Amino acid sequence: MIKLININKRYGDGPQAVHAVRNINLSVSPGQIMGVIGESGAGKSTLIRCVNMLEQPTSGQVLVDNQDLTLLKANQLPAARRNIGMIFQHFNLLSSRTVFANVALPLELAGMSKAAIKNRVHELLELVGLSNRAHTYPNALSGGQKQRVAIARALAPKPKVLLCDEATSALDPNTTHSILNLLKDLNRKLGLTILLITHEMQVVKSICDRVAIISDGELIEEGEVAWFFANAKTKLAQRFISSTINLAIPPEYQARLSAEPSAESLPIVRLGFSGDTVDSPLISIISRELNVDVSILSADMEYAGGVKFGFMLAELEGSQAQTQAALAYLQEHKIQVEVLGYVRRHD
Ligand SMILES: Nc1ncnc2c1ncn2[C@@H]1O[C@H](COP(=O)(O)OP(=O)(O)OP(=O)(O)O)[C@@H](O)[C@H]1O
Repeated sequence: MIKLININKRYGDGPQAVHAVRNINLSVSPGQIMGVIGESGAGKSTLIRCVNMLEQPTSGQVLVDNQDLTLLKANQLPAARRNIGMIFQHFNLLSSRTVFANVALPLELAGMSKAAIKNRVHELLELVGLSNRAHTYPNALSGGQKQRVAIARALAPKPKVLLCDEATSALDPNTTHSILNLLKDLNRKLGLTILLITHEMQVVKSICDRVAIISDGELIEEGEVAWFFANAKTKLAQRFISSTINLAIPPEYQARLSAEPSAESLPIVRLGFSGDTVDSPLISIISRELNVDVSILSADMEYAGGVKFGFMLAELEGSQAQTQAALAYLQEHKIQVEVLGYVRRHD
């Protein structure tokens, strides 16, 4: 449904030029939800704005529903854009228009009759759960309600594609959850293809089928979300993944933690399990065969794509030689091992 071929975008010329998007190739199949994640300045907004030609790529092709938008003349673009809805972080509603009139705007611009607009707008407001707010002005709505209006407006011309530019970044976690549920619902009900950009892996984890990571304008990793969580290779991807995993050292341990070992101390370790981790009972094995007791302080493990991944914080008890042997054994079996510090042995 969306195919980006060798997209480059440069802002400016000469030594001051910014090469914001570099040779990106990306495909989104019909009915799929694709998330593009990256840090601030990575080029996410530039990339998504190339999809509806709000930014003209410096080179490359943008195919949406088999139409190459880069070949269109300026006067042909508005019609092509009707197939591509877009929502934004700050909603971009017109404050002087009611909810009804905001949603009606694209239909008025398309020359639809008043009676048809009325029917369509009511249908859309029902779809986003705002039937009772038709005559309200945007400044009397919550952030989540404003985004619902923006979604209804974006869907008014019945687009096949919805672009979401950090659509939940200005919302609190509960509202984010309800907007993401709505997007998933619309994806299922309408077969809507969604391309979203975000800096939050939690968003990707909640609703996306596929994810791509961009860094410094380049697409560095891409895959099905379930596969990706278990197999991502780049450090950046792994950092995004760990950001969705809630693992903190309990405060009473944190207070006793020292950086250097002593004869009387035990290591506190963070163990990372990924798709590469050998699937055998490694913790039991180090306990039984290497005589190291493992106290689990906290753990966040998940299954995706048939593979377990996640992290565990644990205290290892044994002699220094035994704990070293245990950590080496875990590393050999592809567990990422990080010693966070040492606490005094229990009395
Ligand atoms: N209109 C512009 N003119 C010049 N440079 C720009 C313009 N828009 C973006 N850039 C530059 O392009 C690079 C990518 O910016 P972009 O906004 O696409 O990144 P982003 O990943 O969306 O970041 P954020 O999450 O902070 O919005 C940045 O270095 C930015 O400064």
